[in-house]
Amino acid sequence: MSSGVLTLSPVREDSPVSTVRFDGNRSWHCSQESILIYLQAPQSSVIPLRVLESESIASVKLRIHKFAVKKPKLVFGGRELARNNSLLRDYGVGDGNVLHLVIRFSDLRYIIVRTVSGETYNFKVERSRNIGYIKQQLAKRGKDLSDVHDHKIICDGEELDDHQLIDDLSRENDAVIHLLIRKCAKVRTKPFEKDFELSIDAPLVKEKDGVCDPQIVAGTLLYKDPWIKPVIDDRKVELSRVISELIRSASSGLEKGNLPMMSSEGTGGAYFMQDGSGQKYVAIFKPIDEEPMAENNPRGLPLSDNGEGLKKGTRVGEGALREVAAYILDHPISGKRLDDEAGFAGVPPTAMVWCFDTGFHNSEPCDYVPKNFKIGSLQAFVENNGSCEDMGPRVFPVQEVHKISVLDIRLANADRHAGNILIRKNEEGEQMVLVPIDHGYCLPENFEDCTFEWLYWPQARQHFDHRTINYIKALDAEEDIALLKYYGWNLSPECTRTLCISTMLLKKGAERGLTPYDIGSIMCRETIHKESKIEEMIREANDAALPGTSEAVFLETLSEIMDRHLDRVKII
Ligand SMILES: Nc1ncnc2c1ncn2[C@@H]1O[C@H](COP(=O)(O)OP(=O)(O)OP(=O)(O)O)[C@@H](O)[C@H]1O
Repeated sequence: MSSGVLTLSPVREDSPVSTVRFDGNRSWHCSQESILIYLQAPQSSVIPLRVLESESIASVKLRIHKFAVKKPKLVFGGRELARNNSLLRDYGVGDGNVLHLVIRFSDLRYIIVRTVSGETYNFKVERSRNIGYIKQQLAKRGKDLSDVHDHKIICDGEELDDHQLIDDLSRENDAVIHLLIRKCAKVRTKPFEKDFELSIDAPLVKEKDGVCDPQIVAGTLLYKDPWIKPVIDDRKVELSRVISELIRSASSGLEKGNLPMMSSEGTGGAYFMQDGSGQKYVAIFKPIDEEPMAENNPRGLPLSDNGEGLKKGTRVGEGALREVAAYILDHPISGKRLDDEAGFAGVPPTAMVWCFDTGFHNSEPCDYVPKNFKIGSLQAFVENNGSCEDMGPRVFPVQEVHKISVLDIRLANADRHAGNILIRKNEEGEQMVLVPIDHGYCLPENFEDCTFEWLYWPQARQHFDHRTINYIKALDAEEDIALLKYYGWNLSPECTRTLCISTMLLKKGAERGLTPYDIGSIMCRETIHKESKIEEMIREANDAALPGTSEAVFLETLSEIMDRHLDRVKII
């Protein structure tokens, strides 16, 4: 076998078209399939990148990683390129296509440029950019700054070279750069979020007009009504204590002027909400109009052209409903939830709320959200030590992995990657607890995009214990549908079918002693274009059904097909 080495080298710093060399004893025969794609990041210039159509998504992400972008996410044609083993051509990416690059805001640095004449220029810039790039941006924005050669940028009294990277400056917290344009001017860079403090000179609180009539008193925004209110259609629905307390504490944070902080991670707008003391995060708020491909998405994703979300069978604007549904359906081990009781999988308490708009992302007026308000999911903040992305899976307790597998199978989750499982210690600080978050893509209309990261973890090949098997036995899809209806979500026929089928599969699989891996493998596609076993079974049941067949008969037919299939699955 040849031992070829693939080498990438950026051609130009600001236009990183990569050339590909193959240093081996085989001639490189793929040059004809090399294509040029364009990466579009929010508030950034387009980055051309030469790739192979046969290149894996993982390999493309690795190249992007070289431009100092950590954990990049790619979106093409309204779909997230989530399967790392799939190829660019599997997703239909061809020459000249534009891919949207979703980068973490912490890969961006805030640069605040002040001139001596008092003008201020704000930039969000990738770490990989250099001072020369800042100058170019200034030249575009400032009418007296058109000749970049006149600019001198000085940091801590030292003039910076045009090639100096922002990333290098960021290592020093609170670095101050002086920008000289004939006369001195100041640039203050303050890196963003966790590792850096953000300095904003503009007033934080915008005065609103209209129904809310807030008053600003000594820097605090006062408001007559609660700042956050539950969205409840039906007055009969009583809020549990845990949800009431969640809403109350996040609301009191806003009332005290502790503004929401946008998360650096994720594809949608997700905001950390503080309590009244301003010392603690208590909730995460995700507004529906900031979901991926919605009007006000802050990550630069384009609008969905057919209303479908980033994952097949989901809808833009329904992510918050799905988040809430995952909490409602995460029944405790005892069955019915009694107030504060945690669910079997431990989905953090989540509710649909109205939130007074205190500086969320609003670029477009949005007809389904009233002026001055945002609607979205409010989820309890979980103190954590990172996510499952940060460590190897072997250390995760088996039961913790199994509880998440049960939730994901039931809800046909289309977005279970390791970053969506937080890790924390139990109260005694002894045991590792996994906390599932981010359920905006559960209960899709079909099974096409189901992906479960835990499928590749060793715990998934172990059998469920008795406690879990008894929990699964007690599940009832009909009751779940009724429960969601009670809380205001009338599932569509397609999503109802998904819930019935996945619950049926979980129950039948567990009854036969199948492992989470066995059952999960039936639900997930091996490759993007190859139907999963469950999709094949559904197709067979559809083919067998006569026109006008009722849903009940369809499910009976599917049940028989499933029995036949599962009886053939080898029990290890
Ligand atoms: N309940 C929670 N407690 C603590 N942190 C949370 C919680 N929910 C979300 N986060 C954090 O907020 C950030 C953004 O959340 P999340 O990943 O759910 O957003 P998203 O836009 O829906 O993401 P994705 O792109 O994975 O679909 C992440 O860093 C996540 O760890």
